[in-house]
Amino acid sequence: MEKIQNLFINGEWTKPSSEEYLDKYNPTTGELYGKFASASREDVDRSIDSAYDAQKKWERLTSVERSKYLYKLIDLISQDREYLTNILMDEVGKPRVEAEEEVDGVLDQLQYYAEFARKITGDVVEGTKPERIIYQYKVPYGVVLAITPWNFPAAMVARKIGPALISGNTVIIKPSSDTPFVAGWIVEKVRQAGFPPGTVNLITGKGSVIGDYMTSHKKISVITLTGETKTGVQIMKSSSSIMAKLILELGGKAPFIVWKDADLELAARVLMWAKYWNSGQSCIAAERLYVHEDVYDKFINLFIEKTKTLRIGDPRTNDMGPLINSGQLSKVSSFVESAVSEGAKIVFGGGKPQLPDKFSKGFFYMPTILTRVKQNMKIFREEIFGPVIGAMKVSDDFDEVIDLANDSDYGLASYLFTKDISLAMKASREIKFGELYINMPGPEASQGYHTGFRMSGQAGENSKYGVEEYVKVKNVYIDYSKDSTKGEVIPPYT
Ligand SMILES: NC(=O)C1=CN([C@@H]2O[C@H](COP(=O)(O)OP(=O)(O)OC[C@H]3O[C@@H](n4cnc5c(N)ncnc54)[C@H](OP(=O)(O)O)[C@@H]3O)[C@@H](O)[C@H]2O)C=CC1
Ligand SMILES: O=C(O)[C@H](O)CO
Repeated sequence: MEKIQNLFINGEWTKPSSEEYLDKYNPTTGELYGKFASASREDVDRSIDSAYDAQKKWERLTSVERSKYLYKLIDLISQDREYLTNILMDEVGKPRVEAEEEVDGVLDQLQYYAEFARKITGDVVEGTKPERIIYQYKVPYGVVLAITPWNFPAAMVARKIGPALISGNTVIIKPSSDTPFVAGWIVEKVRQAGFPPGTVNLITGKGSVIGDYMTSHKKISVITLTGETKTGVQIMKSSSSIMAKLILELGGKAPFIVWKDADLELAARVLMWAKYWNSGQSCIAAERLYVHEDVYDKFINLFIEKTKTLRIGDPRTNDMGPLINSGQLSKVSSFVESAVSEGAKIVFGGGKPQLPDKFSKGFFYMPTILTRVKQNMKIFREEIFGPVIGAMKVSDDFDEVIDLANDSDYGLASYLFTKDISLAMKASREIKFGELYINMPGPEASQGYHTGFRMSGQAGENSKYGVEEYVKVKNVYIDYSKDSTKGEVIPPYT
């Protein structure tokens, strides 16, 4: 039975004014999965007006009252988590284990933010005279536009609505057109949780069509995006007319460094996660492999042997599913072709896997490992976002390795495997990435600040810093003396 999903505006599911719908295909089978509303500018206006009107009342609730809605939402998602797990497997092609992990992540993040009730505090500082004082409050911005990606479509919704709502903002969610149904399911749980109408709205439709209109709308105060760097750049341009606060979590190009003293078994196991988690479609995926010359051959062979054990196919019963769409499949494939044309060598994978006929239209790509990769090759410069990694042998010069790691337009996550504490501390200081994982896998924790250097974005998400991104510090100066200007000459007001 084909799914049909409408817009969610002012507390109700509603048809798009254009009555137009877009198609969503199942990445595992390539078959039509459902149709979802293509919002018009009129629909966008209605959703933003609704959020704007609702925000005034939402802000006036106490944070404890707001948190109760989040706790109710957590309960409703928990009770029906198997359904969300299934949509994640269907819409994204995520293997079951990863889909369940993402549901855990949704619940953990919503819980983490609900617990901020009564904990977003300000300061009181002394005034310019004994009987003057300055109160510094943290107040919500207003209406938040949350633009979410397809790779973690449920977790990214939670990561944005959680801090926005607990701090008194209202939200319009614009999910990826590759995963509209995951977002829609969460919004239905928001409705069932009884959030006041307009607190959370859902607008679906192509970002390339309605994106600029939404991100330049006068009533939007904050725009939070997880997506491609070029989308972030476009949003910076379109939102400049409204000077919206931007929270941009963009592309990554994580270096994965294996030093000569590394625990190679551990490093190889972590690389299996860092490269093939979500078929490599993660902003913190390992994208550049740097291995010390002394252990290079041994580690590459160890990683190839582990990669051979990956079961690829139906996400319900395998370790790795398909890529999200045909565009991503050709993009990933082109990275391998360009690397080979520049002199790299495929030592494993490098094409579509042999699968039963029913998956022949699925967007599958083999886990692929290349050697003889050079720093200036496209495969080391641009975000692949697939189960492909190039490897480069590095010398015993750790400074050079740090320079190679930092030589990237991106600066989100990075990985280092060494037993040498002085090298680890040196990397902690000199690696210019928002995250450095030492002798361990990711992903980022709800209490960790997920942020990046350079073209990986600005501001950040999660942790107490992530909550602070949704509030503005307001300063109130009070003079409580009987005559605040007694005996005081204040030019030119004498
Ligand atoms: N760092 C990360 O976590 C992520 C990085 N990426 C990178 O982006 C590449 C493409 O993935 P994709 O999902 O298409 O990323 P996009 O950046 O295109 O999409 C992310 C979100 O932005 C929306 N969007 C697109 N264009 C605009 C616009 N002009 N104004 C407002 N919103 C817009 C999309 O809507 P719509 O789907 O309707 O276009 C989607 O909701 C990947 O190959 C990967 O390299 C992708 C996802 C996450
Ligand atoms: O956006 C992503 O890919 C997530 O932050 C990875 O955990």
